[in-house]
Formats: sequence, structure tokens, C-alpha cells
Amino acid sequence: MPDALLQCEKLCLQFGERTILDNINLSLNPGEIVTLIGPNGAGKTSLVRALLGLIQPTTGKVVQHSDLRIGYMPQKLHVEVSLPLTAQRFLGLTGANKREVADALQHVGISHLAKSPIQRLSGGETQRVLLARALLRKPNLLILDEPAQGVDVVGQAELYELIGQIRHQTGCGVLMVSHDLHLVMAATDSVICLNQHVCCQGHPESVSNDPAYLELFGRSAHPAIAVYTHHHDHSHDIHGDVVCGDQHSHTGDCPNKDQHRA
Ligand SMILES: Nc1ncnc2c1ncn2[C@@H]1O[C@H](COP(=O)(O)OP(=O)(O)OP(=O)(O)O)[C@@H](O)[C@H]1O
Repeated sequence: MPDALLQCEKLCLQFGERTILDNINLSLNPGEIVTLIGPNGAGKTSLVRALLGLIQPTTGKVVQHSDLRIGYMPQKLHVEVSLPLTAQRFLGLTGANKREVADALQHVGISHLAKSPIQRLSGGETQRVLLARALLRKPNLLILDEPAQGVDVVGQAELYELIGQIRHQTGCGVLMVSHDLHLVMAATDSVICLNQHVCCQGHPESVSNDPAYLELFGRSAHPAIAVYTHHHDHSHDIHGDVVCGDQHSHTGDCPNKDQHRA
């Protein structure tokens, strides 16, 4: 039985001819926060879906701890506008009883919104409801897909702080997908910079010495994340494939392609 909550080894995913994920190795331990970052289309959600068992990797394997209980928070909540659904009732749909729902709402700091229709909640409040729903599963692993999407900067910082508190209180592991790198840097133990393959990974401080992130996202587009000054020895074509200096591609005969996966 592995000690890690979740691991994947040499995971590759193809859709048709297209390689979406290439040779991904990942390990997530109890109490650890790991954040996946990468540009749009980098394969972050696909990796999460493969880890959740929702899609089958083309090759490689996912190993889940036998005692794994995942609480999943999706990117967005889609609810019919005309549906009369309070936060309390929405959480009750999980099968949780009133006490459990009240505790979950309190845990995420929105007890006062229990009777509010969820369609009227702000972006940050809605994300907290989704987090409460994930917590009702009593998870030992939280998987959060862009938890601060649609939330203002102050709300984002509060949300990441809350996630950190939940980790400390419950000891759960956390795997996040995020574009809020400047905030996530302070909130995560480990960063994985993904663009089809793992471009760089490690402690936020060590990753910040590698230019991969700036190269992927563009310094001028995201000045707030200029903390990322890490070294990167290759670039990507429009499909996300690695392009060497001599224009050989990742899937072709690039002589250094194994180094590029480091
Ligand atoms: N079922 C599918 N069939 C074919 N291609 C898919 C499928 N699902 C995702 N893709 C493609 O895989 C690539 C990676 O998508 P994915 O959603 O994993 O990226 P992402 O990093 O999460 O992007 P974003 O930051 O925009 O959410 C995209 O080019 C997407 O179009």
C-alpha cells in the first residue's frame, strides 16, 4: 500500500493523434499542497480527470491509496437560474444532514448565507459553497480546479488562506489547479509547471529560479507573477510541443528531449 494519497507514473494521454499529457510523474502526500500551473490547454484539467479516474490514460498508471476519499471542487457551479435553491438545500443534496451542512458552512465562513439562494451569491461566496460541498465528503484529499476563478483579488487571497487552514485542521492533501500564481506561491508546498509535459516543478522558491513560467505566460501579460524568474532551455510550438533550438520537436528526434522533461 503506498504512503502517498495519489501517484501517477509515466502517465501519457492522447486524444486521437494529439498528445495531451506526456510522461507525467506526480506524487501527493497527506497534508501536502501541490499546485498545477500552466497556460490554457496545457492539460491541467485532463491530468486532474485522469487522476480522478474519469479518463483512462493512454499509457502509464495512476495509483490511489486504498483509503483515499476525494473531495472535488469543480471550476464552476452551473445551476438553473429559476431553480429555487438555497446554499443549505444545495449542500443537503449530497445526503448530508442539517448538522453536517451547518458545520460545513461554518468551516468555510458562510453560515450567515445558509438560506441565500445560490444564484445570488457572489463569486467568492459561491466558491466557498463548492468548497463546503467538497468538505462534506470528509476527504483526505481535496482536488480543487481553479478554486478562485471569478473571485476578486482580496477574495482570492482569503480563499487560499482558507484552503491552507483546512489543510492544517484536517491534515488532508490538496491538489489545486490555478492561474493565480502570485497568490498560490505563498499557499502551496510544491508547484508543478505543466505544458503537456512537466516543464519544471518543486518548492515555489526553487521554481521561481526557472524562467519556464514567464516563457509560457509572458512577462508583460502577467506582471504580478514576475516572481517567476526560472531558467528554461526550450520553447513550445503552438501545439505545446517542445521545440529545440534546431527546431526538432518533442515528438520528433530532438537530441535533448529527455532533458526537457526535467
Ligand atoms: N475529450 C477531449 N477530446 C479531445 N481533446 C480534448 C478533450 N478534452 C480536452 N481536450 C484538449 O486537451 C487539451 C488540454 O485541455 P485541458 O482542459 O486539460 O487544459 P487546461 O490546462 O485545463 O486548460 P485551461 O487552463 O484552459 O482550463 C486542450 O487542447 C483541449 O482542447
